[in-house]
Amino acid sequence: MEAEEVLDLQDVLRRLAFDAVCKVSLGYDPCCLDLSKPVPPLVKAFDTASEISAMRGMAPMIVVWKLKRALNIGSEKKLKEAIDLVHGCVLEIIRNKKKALEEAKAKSAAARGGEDLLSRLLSAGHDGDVVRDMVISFIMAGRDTTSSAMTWLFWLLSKHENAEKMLVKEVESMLGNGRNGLDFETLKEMNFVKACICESMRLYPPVAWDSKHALDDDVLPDGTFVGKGDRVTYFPYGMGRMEALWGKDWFEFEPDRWFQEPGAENGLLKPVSPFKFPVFQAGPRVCLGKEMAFIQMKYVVASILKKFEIRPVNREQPVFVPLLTGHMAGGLNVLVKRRELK
Ligand code: HEM
Repeated sequence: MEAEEVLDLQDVLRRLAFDAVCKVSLGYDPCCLDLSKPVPPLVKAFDTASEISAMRGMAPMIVVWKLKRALNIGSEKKLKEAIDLVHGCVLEIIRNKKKALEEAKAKSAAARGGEDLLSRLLSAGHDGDVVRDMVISFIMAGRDTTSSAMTWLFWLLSKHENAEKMLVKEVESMLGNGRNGLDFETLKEMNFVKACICESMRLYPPVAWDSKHALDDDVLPDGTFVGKGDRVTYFPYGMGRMEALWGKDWFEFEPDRWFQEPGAENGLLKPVSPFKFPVFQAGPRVCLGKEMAFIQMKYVVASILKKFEIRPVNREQPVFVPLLTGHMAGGLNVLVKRRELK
């Protein structure tokens, strides 16, 4: 990319995250990043299904969508069609994968399947709808979350040039240390990049709110009674903006707050309880992809910023839309310019 170019960074990051999560879970690359190809029907169906499901969660009257579902009309008809398409595409991929695994086994009894989740599930003897549903939930969980976090981070860094300079400095100093590029060990040590990602997710959590229904009567640790069937919601977006949890400067983008000794070079990160910062949930149902998400986000953010300057075209505060996954209304149009090397 030689000249300055405008692109919707949110869209590019979403395409990248979808390709990455499909590669990890199915061992299949839908090539969404390749703009010369049409968007695969599987991707469109995932979008439709998540949008309509999110609307269900926000509907003031559950009875309306239940009635539409019973009559198979309107949005519920569209949802059913989208789910059928996702199921069909994923089952086709599973069939092909099984065939490939059997062929590899026939050639050599010692042959191992691929490294993707699907190969591992099939090799471990799982099958049928269970495998289909496991890989679909993995894709749903991993697709728009990382792209949402990174979109808001790029926006915040454009407003906090000092933080961006420090982030680029960390990446350059790590790479200048005779390291083997952005490998796993190097990425693990990028504490300032991680602090920026956490700080961005504190203000704009990809999962802004989440609910559970009680299977039985229960009592919360603070003594609040929860009846069978009650819906309990936790709200990371609100918690990330509470003065009682983050102090008087909660509204500031301040990566330093994640360090044990703010301002120290190559400092250590502070352990922060997931019950204070529940962007990945907390307790037994904590996000299974958390570590993978951090590695992926560090890699993408470091790779982009070491080469390019990203400047939003519009400097007005974007609107946060808290659907199933929070995103930026209208996308993030940015100018991309090659970074001057020092
Ligand atoms: C910034 C990125 C991410 C955030 C903020 C995030 C957040 C969350 C949250 C809040 C939950 C709990 C949902 C619930 O309780 O209903 C969850 C669950 C889950 N996440 Fe993530 N996630 C991220 C990335 C990923 C990635 C990249 C993957 C995998 C590729 C992934 C896989 C999962 C899975 C499998 C679960 C279900 C765990 C269970 O139900 O036991 N996540 N995630």
